[in-house]
Order: sequence, then structure tokens, then C-alpha cells
Amino acid sequence: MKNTQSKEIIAKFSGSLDQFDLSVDVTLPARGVTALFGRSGCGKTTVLRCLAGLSRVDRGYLSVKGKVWQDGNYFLPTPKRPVGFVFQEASLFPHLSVDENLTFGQRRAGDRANIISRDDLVELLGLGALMNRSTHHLSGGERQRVAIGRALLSGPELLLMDEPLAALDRLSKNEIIPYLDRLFKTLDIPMIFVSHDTEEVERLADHMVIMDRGKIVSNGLLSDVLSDPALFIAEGPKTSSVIEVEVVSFSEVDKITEVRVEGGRLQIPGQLSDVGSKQRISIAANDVSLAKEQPSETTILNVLPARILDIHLLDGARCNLLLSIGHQNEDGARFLARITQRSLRKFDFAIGHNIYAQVKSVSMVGAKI
Ligand SMILES: Nc1ncnc2c1ncn2[C@@H]1O[C@H](COP(=O)(O)OP(=O)(O)OP(=O)(O)O)[C@@H](O)[C@H]1O
Repeated sequence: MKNTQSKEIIAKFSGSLDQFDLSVDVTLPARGVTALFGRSGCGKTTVLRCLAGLSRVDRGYLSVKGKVWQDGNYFLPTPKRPVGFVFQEASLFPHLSVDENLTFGQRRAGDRANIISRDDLVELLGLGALMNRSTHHLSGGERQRVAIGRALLSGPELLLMDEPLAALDRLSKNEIIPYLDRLFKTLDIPMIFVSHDTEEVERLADHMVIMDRGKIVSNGLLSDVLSDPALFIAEGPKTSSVIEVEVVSFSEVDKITEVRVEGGRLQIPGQLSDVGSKQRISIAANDVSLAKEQPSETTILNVLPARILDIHLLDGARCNLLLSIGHQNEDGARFLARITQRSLRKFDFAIGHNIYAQVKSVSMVGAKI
């Protein structure tokens, strides 16, 4: 296997597969979770299959953390790729217990290095009480926890997950996400998961890639991609932006948490977590309204000085505005506001204007280390 200087993942796949045209050229981080997002049929699973070596296009190149897995002359076959693959439905061995399923994964590792000890994995995934159980009677969420554990014990250098939570209902998703969140933060390998669900992406991903019709249309930090006003995902009714914050204080009197964001501060009802901790919050574009002057009397807790960085007209009556917190420069945390085009005209809002953003509600997404 050849080596290259790049320590990231470089993936270039182009060609036709069963009449589907794929044209992907992307560089992904070597650590953390990347969400692969896009409409049904845009090619997400096909990209995962190419990464795993299960599909082969005419022109393919893949290097993972400095090792070339394929290029014009060389193709590392699937069984030799150090990849953990998790599918939508956990394909556990029904005749084996949870413990034995994990052992099977461990055997696959051969002489590949452990990326996590079995004990730590069992602890982080909360599998201790399930070890002697047959896989027949596990819940969907439990099955997926075992499947992810088994994949990670096989010593992968890349973890690929194809809609691992899609078969679960909302309650089961809410149950499994904290386990995955804790686990993923401890792993030093790149993890790529396909998802349709922005809530799960906001919670688990650090990086986001958006596909459309076999091509990559956006690739970057989760917060940057989610706040791109021109992307099709910013057009939906539930569009929201994700911002990293630090908890600054909690008022026992009125139970309000104050957090610091780039360029300002926000107040959030309830006790979020310990002072000093890093968190991730989400602001729905529909919950943001704009004012030209600072409103003198309002019940809204968060009225933020902000600058308009971009305006994107949507079909119909509405538009998305990209805002940056603060009036002094454009380095503040960025988020989207959704207003009507009538209001845009009435107040004559334009790129570069300083305005006041009234944020009606902020929701906690999860803890970030
Ligand atoms: N085995 C196959 N034979 C023929 N065409 C296929 C096959 N698998 C996928 N395709 C086609 O390739 C295209 C991309 O499919 P792919 O499964 O990669 O999309 P996707 O983004 O993962 O979709 P979804 O979100 O619905 O799972 C689609 O047009 C699909 O119909």
C-alpha cells in the first residue's frame, strides 16, 4: 500500500454505476463525525459503498490518514480494508449472545490495533447488563449499540454507518444518541454516517457533507453548512442553525443560564449544565425576527446586535438572512433568520446592515467536550 502526505481522508469517485452518475471529490477530517446528508437517491449509500470498496467506479482515488486504499492502479479489496460498517438494521448473529457477537468483531481485528478496549466500549455503550442476553429480545436501539460495538472491536481505521438510527422511533433515538455522543468523542478515527434527520445530525456530527444528484454541494463544519442560507436544507420549515457556546452563569433566582457565544451572550431558561462547560445550541430560523432599532420594551430575552451577511430569497413569500452576532465585525457566531420578503422590503434590509435580532427560543442540542 502506498503512502501519501495527507493525514485526512481524500475521496474521489467518478463514473457511472448502474446508470447513476457519481462525481465526488471531497476531503474529510481524519477525526470526528461527518454526516453525509441529502435527499433520497442522491448517492449517499453509493459513496459509503465506494469508501468500503463494495462498489468500484471507473475513476477512483481514496486515501485514509496517509494510506492510499485505491488509485488508478491499485485497489485494496473490501475484506482487507480496515473499515467498520454499520447498517440501518443491525445484522447481528442470532445464534450468538451479545458477548459472543462482540467477540466475533474482535476476532476480525486480527493483528490490527485496538482503537478502544473492550471494557471501555462495553461501558460507553452501556452493554454491561446485556452481555449474556440473546440478541433475539433486544430492542432496536440495543441491537444498534451492539452492532456499533462489534464494528469498533474489529480495529477499523474508518467507521461507516448507513442510516444507523433510521429504523428507530424518536424515543429509541433519544435513548441511543447520548451513548453514541459519548463514545464518538473518545474515538480517534474518522466516522462517517448517512442520515436524513437534521436533529440527529445536529446532535452527533462535527462536520457535514451535503449531496445532490451524485455530487457534493457543500462540505464543511456543521455550523457553517447548516447556516448556509442558499442550500436546499435551509429552505425547509424546520431550518435551524447550530452554535457552540460556553456556559457562563446560572441564576438561582429566575433559573436562567447565560452562555457566551462568539460576539455576544444568550440567556436560556433552565439549568443547562455546569458553568464552564461547552455546549451546542440550536436556533430555529423561524424563531428569529429582526428590528432596525433596539426594541426598548420586549418580553424576548435575547435581543442581539447583529450584522446581515447574506440574503437568500426563497420561493414564494419568504427569505433567509444569514446573521453574525455583533455590530463591530463579521466574526460573530452565525445563524439564520427567516422573515417575509414583504418585511425585507418594508425595512429595506440589505447585506452589511447592522440590525437587532430577536431570538424567541433557543434549544440545547447536547454537550460538547
Ligand atoms: N443496486 C442498484 N441497482 C441499480 N441502481 C441502484 C442500486 N442501488 C442504488 N441505485 C440507484 O443509485 C442512485 C443512488 O442511490 P443511493 O442508495 O446511493 O442513494 P441514497 O442517497 O443513499 O438514497 P436513500 O437516502 O434513499 O437511501 C439512485 O438513483 C438509486 O436508484
